[in-house]
Amino acid sequence: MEIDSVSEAELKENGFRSTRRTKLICTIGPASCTFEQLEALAMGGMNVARLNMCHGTREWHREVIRNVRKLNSEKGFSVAIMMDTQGSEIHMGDLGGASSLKAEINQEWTFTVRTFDGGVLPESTCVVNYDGFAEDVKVGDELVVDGGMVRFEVVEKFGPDAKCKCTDPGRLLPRANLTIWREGRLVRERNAMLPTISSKDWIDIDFGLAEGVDFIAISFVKTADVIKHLKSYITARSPGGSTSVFAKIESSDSLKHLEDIIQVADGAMVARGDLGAQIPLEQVPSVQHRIVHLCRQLNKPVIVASQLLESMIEYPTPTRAEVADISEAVRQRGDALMLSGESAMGLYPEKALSVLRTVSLRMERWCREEKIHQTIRLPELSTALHERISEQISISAAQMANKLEAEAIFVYTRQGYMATLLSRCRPDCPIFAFTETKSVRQRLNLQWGLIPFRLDFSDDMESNLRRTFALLKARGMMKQGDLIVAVSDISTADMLQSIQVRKIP
Ligand SMILES: Nc1ncnc2c1ncn2[C@@H]1O[C@H](COP(=O)(O)OP(=O)(O)OP(=O)(O)O)[C@@H](O)[C@H]1O
Ligand SMILES: CC(=O)C(=O)O
Ligand SMILES: [K+]
Ligand SMILES: [Mg+2]
Repeated sequence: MEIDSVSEAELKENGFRSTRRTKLICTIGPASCTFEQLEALAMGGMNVARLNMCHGTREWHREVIRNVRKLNSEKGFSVAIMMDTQGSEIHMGDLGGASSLKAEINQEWTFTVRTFDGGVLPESTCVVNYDGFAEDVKVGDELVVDGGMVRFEVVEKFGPDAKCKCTDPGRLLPRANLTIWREGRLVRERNAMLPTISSKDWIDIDFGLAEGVDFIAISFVKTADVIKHLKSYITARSPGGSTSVFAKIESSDSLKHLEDIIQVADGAMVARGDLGAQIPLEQVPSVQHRIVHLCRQLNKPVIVASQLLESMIEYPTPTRAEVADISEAVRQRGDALMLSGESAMGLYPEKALSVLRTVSLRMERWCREEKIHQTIRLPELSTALHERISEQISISAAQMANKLEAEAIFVYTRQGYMATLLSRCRPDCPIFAFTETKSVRQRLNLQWGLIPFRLDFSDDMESNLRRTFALLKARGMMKQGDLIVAVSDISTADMLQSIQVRKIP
């Protein structure tokens, strides 16, 4: 039986009830890419490592993937890997090698589609990746960098250049996203025509599939079609492969097709960074709530991402407001929280992760103690009898476990579906998900409340249970008399689908 050492230690130390249910994702960058740094993050509770293909070379990313795999095989972790595509929305170039540049108030800057020999840029110049930029932009337009971190006003057009004046000063980061606003409205005519998956993205996707990444997150999804297309591409490319596709909700277009997109995707991400650049900032919290809620109803895992601990890029403690923001995402019962710059290039990746962990734990406990979880209506997902039975069994198992105050729910699952159904019910106790393959185990590691184990099944359910009890007892993770609720979606000769309530012998 395989379980990671951190989950095992947490279970032993704090007891089942207080294990963390909210999963944690870290974006890997220069501040977190060595084997030792990755190990420290895994020890700190990282469930998924995210690779942003906007940055770094494929060789760099390959090295990180190898390190994570090595960590998993040598130290028993099940850290999953998520690859995040660049997408083709307008963004700036890489600042001629500088890690950031300061734009001062009223300073004049040039935004241009020129390329520069050797990548050396003249002073106060930004390259824009989009050839139509010089045609599209108009005098008087506002250029918004990174959702408002810096703003410029276009004062003059001059060939391929737009001369701009900085109206909101701040720090420019390499490859930052850029939006054009005219008379208070986002200019989207041409953006809407840009492909969601660019040629570079396709090559990156091939790379990700070859490396066997667990998740591919698609940036700036606009409609459900692109997700469907990618899913059939993946099936054709790697038959039997198990790469899941996550739709990043960050384009204003995606909000018009939210339900269709989430329905066809394997999960979603509330990518608040770019989303906040495309819709007014004050709308982001309600959109977040809506996406988290919808994902739960449709049984899709959901990630809340961006600026959770932005101040910790530079400082060792979070702001009160950041702690409140994390707590709210935990209270909404999203599956996972994600660090971006905090872990990729900040000064305190481990500290930031530790804040996510402790704040999540505290809020989860409070929700349980105060019994504040709203009962949300969970609509039926399927019309097929076998799946309807699985849904009803999961709902009943979760209810029974809550009423009986069981220590844990055990689920024996081949593809993980039954485990996701249980996670969707957000029961009070943790869910031990036993599965046969490494890839399913890694995939389940992103979902709320699931503690995935790898176990070789036998055909006889009773012997699976007895073996699990013995193994968990031997490792000091369970003791005689502990009450558990067990369900299974592995069809065996002796049992179709059932719920059992057992005391550990
Ligand atoms: N692989 C990498 N190499 C170098 N720097 C990186 C890498 N990944 C991230 N960074 C740095 O961390 C910052 C935040 O990274 P992140 O990937 O979260 O950006 P983001 O803007 O939130 O995501 P997206 O580009 O998908 O909208 C980046 O601006 C970049 O400076
Ligand atoms: C994560 C991401 O892509 C964003 O917040 O924009
Ligand atoms: K990206
Ligand atoms: Mg983004």
